[in-house]
Amino acid sequence: MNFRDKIAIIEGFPKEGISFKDITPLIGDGEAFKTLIDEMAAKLRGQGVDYIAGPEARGFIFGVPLAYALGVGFIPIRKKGKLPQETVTITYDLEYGQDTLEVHKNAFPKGARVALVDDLLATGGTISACAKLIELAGGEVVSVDFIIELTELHGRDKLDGYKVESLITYDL
Ligand SMILES: O=P(O)(O)OC[C@H]1O[C@H](OP(=O)(O)OP(=O)(O)O)[C@H](O)[C@@H]1O
Ligand SMILES: Nc1ncnc2[nH]cnc12
Repeated sequence: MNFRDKIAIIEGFPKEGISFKDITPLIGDGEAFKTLIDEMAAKLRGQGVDYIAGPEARGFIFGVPLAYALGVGFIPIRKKGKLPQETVTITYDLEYGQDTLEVHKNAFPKGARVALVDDLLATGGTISACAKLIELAGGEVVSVDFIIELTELHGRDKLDGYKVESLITYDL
């Protein structure tokens, strides 16, 4: 299936100069969404994945059905102040300013094999912070999967040493 046709490109959103890759047509198409999740699950099956983890909000959209398809747990990585139990926290740089992500300290047993999932790799700031969080909490990041990668932003450079895959690439 050609998933690229299901991504809408909105120029100038949320601000001038950004070419926004909108996944809502993809997830709004039941057949395409199911095929995508089934294909991602097939790639991860047999890799000894214990958990899927992903950052809010769009990482949840793909991470939860993927975890369900694999029959493993889902670990939410959330913005500061949203998780009710003791957390591990990381603050990372954005294009302008900083952001903080958290995961529950007790989300998984030490040594768990965790696959990270998000919709899109841009600068790599979000997902490299997620990888560090999982490791700070005692997990092993076994793969990092995206639907979309914006190659000219070189987010992969921040993921050196990890197994990184994306289904659809754009320059920017
Ligand atoms: O590689 P990066 O430069 O870090 O950018 C990628 C991140 O940006 C988007 O999330 P956003 O922060 O817009 O939050 P949302 O999912 O809640 O819309 C996207 O879903 C990724 O998580
Ligand atoms: N160009 C883009 N489109 C959609 N989500 C994004 N997150 C960061 N950059 C993005």
